[in-house]
Amino acid sequence: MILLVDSGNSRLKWAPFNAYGEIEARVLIPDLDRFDAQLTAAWSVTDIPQRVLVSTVSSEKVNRTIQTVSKELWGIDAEFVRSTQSLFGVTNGYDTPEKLGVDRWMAMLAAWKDYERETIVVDCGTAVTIDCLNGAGQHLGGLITPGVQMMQEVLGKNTSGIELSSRGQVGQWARNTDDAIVSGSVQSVVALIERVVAQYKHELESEPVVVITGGDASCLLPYFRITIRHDHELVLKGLALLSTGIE
Ligand SMILES: Nc1ncnc2c1ncn2[C@@H]1O[C@H](COP(=O)(O)OP(=O)(O)OP(=O)(O)O)[C@@H](O)[C@H]1O
Ligand SMILES: CC(C)(CO)[C@@H](O)C(=O)NCCC(=O)O
Ligand SMILES: [K+]
Repeated sequence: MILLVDSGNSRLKWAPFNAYGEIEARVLIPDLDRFDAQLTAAWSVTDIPQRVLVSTVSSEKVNRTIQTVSKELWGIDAEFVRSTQSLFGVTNGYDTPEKLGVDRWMAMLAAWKDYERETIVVDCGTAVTIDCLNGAGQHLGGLITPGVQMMQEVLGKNTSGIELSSRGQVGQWARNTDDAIVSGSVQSVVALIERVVAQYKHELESEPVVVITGGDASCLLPYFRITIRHDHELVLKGLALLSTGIE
């Protein structure tokens, strides 16, 4: 078994991967004061892996703990994957390919494997990223913007008149603060995605597959006017692909 690990900015997900069967992810929210104990407890109950394959956009501290726990529990050096120039038919569009977030790279590799055609890959996590692939697997580039929760937090932090709550509902014409904040942040992300899709169609004169992943995907889905596919585990799927080593 290979342990696949997706370490994001707010959550850590992992899944045992055998060549057969679905990817079933487990999640924890790192508590930095006791992350070592937390991860040790969580990983103690998984089967012993042969390899630990990690996609991380987390802090050095988190990465070091992942390495330490893997070593202590199983005597295994965790392998931290990196963004590269090209892999599995996808060409990285960044000027400096290794600077592209490896979570974005994993998600694109997984999406290309699934569709092998014009695709827009959206990851709605702590940050939102939108990456475009043309029909030849060339990454055209992408966008980064704050995630829904981060937008709300920034509003709370930088204004005197806004108290955050978790009660807001999305609506077109919000008539109270809670609803206005949630409506603004959710619709900002949805509208941006729809704009990128519209621009893509216009410039490439083709209809891309649009696939969305990440912690906020489910709560955004109801608000799209375009067809959009939901894939819960695109980053882990990219790692699974990489673990096969077959290009
Ligand atoms: N149970 C949950 N715990 C925390 N956040 C959740 C949960 N369910 C949904 N979310 C939402 O998920 C978002 C975080 O997404 P995700 O877990 O994909 O982020 P992440 O792991 O930090 O990824 P990345 O750093 O790659 O963006 C938050 O904006 C939050 O609103
Ligand atoms: C943009 C995030 C935070 C999304 O998780 C991550 O992919 C990252 O840290 N990327 C590095 C910067 C870049 O992709 O240009
Ligand atoms: K940062």
